[in-house]
Amino acid sequence: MDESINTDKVEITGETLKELLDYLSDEIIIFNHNRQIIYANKACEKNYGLTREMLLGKFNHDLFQKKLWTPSIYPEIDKSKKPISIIQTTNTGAELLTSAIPILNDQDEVELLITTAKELHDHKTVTLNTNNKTPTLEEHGIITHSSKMQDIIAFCQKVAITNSTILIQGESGTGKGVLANYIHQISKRKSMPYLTINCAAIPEELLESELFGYTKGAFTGANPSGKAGLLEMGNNGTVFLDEIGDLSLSLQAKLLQVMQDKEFIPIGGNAKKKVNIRFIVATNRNLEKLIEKGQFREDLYYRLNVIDITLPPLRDRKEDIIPLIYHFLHKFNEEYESDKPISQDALDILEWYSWPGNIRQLANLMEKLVIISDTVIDHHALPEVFHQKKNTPIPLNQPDTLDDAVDQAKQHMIRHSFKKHRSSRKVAEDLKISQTTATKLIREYCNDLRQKQ
Ligand SMILES: Nc1ncnc2c1ncn2[C@@H]1O[C@H](COP(=O)(O)OP(=O)(O)OP(=O)(O)O)[C@@H](O)[C@H]1O
Repeated sequence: MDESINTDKVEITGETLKELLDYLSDEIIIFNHNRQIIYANKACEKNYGLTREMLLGKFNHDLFQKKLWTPSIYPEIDKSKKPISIIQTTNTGAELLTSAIPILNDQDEVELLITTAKELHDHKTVTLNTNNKTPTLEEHGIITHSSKMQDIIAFCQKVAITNSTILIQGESGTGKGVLANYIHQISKRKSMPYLTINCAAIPEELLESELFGYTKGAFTGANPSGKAGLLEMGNNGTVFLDEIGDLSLSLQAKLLQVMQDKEFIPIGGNAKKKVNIRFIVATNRNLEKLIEKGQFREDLYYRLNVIDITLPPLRDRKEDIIPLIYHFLHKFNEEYESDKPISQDALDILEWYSWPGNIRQLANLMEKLVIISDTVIDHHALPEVFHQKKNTPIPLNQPDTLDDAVDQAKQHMIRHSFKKHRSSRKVAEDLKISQTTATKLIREYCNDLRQKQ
């Protein structure tokens, strides 16, 4: 037999295999018998937003405590010692279908645990397209993990079906526009027009003609054949009036009339037009204060305030910060065709920042970071203002429960003491607790600081 024909035997070295595994879109993590990560492929980076170097050597329980994933797969594995699959949610908000295969030693102990995880989101998109299911919140452009926002979403789902006027209040950039759009999209009017206008961005005369339209020859410079206004074009749909607090008193009077009578007269016209419109209005100004100052009509306020929603600022729903960071990281990485992860250092700073510009500020920052960072986005890339904040005491959330308040105070004290002493023994002495408790709390609250030691 000719030896030279026997060429289809391909040697796959360990290095080649590792490279191949990095091409997989599913994540692979291998834990040793100490439950320490000894291998992680590249796909892990997008699920946790950490480089694999940051994952290697870490213990399962530390990462679980840091909420990198939930629930943990080990309790089930310890019980059954058999391959299992569960659904896990990661710190980035990714939903994973994780399968774990235990490799047992002679004593029937788990020697290695090989886990593979597939992002469930892909499946969702597929089923959505084929089964025509209701779009998810994410598909409506709303990312949220906080219970405060989830309560608001549940409330919106209840009121969306009615025709009542909705007033959305909240600081600039908290998502009032996004929420108004969501309410329309889940309402019975969703196939009808959704029109928006920013009352602060347009001069008064122009705003009036934009809203009410005008008839033929109404004023010089106007379209000679007249123009339909938003109220006419939005008939049977929803009109979103943003920055309603900036509406002039005369337009406030006209708007009130449309809301009461459900009819209006275009500028220069004399015939009334009937309209059926659902109004959603928003403002970042305090309308009650404007009423006191005589700048906002009280009667209009009561008319608008049938259903009132207040969006909390981002600093009061901290659970949303990390998922939003990853959402925008993913979005801008795709947009700029890059694959830059973010370091834990940077995440820690961003999580404790007060975000005066709310989600808009966060989105803009993430876009900038994706553009300017060379590889990993780390704390050096953050603008000066983020570093200043880091040295000030942790801005605490307004806690909702006593447990939350205690938890926040504990976290604050432990971090403060650990930064100063850098040892669990000294923290224990400082705070008059046992060293075991100190170690446990340092692990829980100061992992980022420990890594920098
Ligand atoms: N929950 C959310 N998930 C993802 N993106 C969001 C969310 N809320 C807001 N955004 C994004 O943040 C930015 C600001 O949102 P939006 O314009 O709705 O805020 P706003 O409160 O209406 O601001 P303003 O008062 O300045 O008009 C937008 O780019 C929007 O897509």
